[in-house]
Amino acid sequence: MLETRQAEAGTTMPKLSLSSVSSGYGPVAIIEALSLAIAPGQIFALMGKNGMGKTTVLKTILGFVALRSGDIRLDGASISGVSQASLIASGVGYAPQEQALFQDLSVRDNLRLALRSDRGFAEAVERVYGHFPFLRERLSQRAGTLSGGEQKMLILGRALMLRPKLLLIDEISEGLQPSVVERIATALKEERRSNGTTILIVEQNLPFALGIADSWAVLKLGRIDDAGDVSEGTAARVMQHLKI
Ligand SMILES: Nc1ncnc2c1ncn2[C@@H]1O[C@H](COP(=O)(O)OP(=O)(O)OP(=O)(O)O)[C@@H](O)[C@H]1O
Repeated sequence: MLETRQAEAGTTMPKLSLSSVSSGYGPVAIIEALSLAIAPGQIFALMGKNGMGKTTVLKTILGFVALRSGDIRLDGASISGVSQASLIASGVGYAPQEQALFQDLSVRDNLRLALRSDRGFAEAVERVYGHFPFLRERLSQRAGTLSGGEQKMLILGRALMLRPKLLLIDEISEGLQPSVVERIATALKEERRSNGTTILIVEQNLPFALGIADSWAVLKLGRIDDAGDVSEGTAARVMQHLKI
């Protein structure tokens, strides 16, 4: 029915849509009646000051934070209450901001954890080397001994192991030097080009976010404060929202 209506209207079904989503922690409401839609193959930047609820949006999509009301849909089907294992099987990848790696495990073991078994490891990791060739030489190194930038590339590499169709990325550029940010931007654009990946990035780095995104929104106290398609005036407009 939904597909029929959309076909009639000549629109594409969003890859991911949030409708009036509310969530929070214990008695505290963080996200309030948030709605957004991301088209297939689109890169969407969710921005906002610290503590505005950006990470909570990602965690709510993934079911780590319970949905209180509203609906979240992947390819038009509700994913409210769906397990993380099912989401991964449906092609959802996640690059978290914090505690993403097992510091005492090797690079190889951290990458291997993206898969259920060793089967497919060689093929999956080859794709990751395509983006981040240095990992090939570092497989036996402990993840905790990689530099900050290398760890971020490992986090993203792991999220790409299963060739996700929807990738959620939380502040990947935080604290990184421009050359590493550039490598990550190139990897994301290439992944979208070759795999049609839809990407939702949570970011505070405007040049990086707006350099790769098609659309954007600014989150303020759990609500969308402003949004649009990326154009020439976007950076100045978003900057106004991020001023302290
Ligand atoms: N586990 C938790 N329990 C209680 N409150 C939390 C929890 N995690 C986050 N919060 C609160 O929820 C609010 C939104 O946090 P969130 O991490 O989503 O914001 P953010 O926009 O991603 O911020 P940042 O840019 O600093 O990462 C903050 O006030 C934070 O203190």
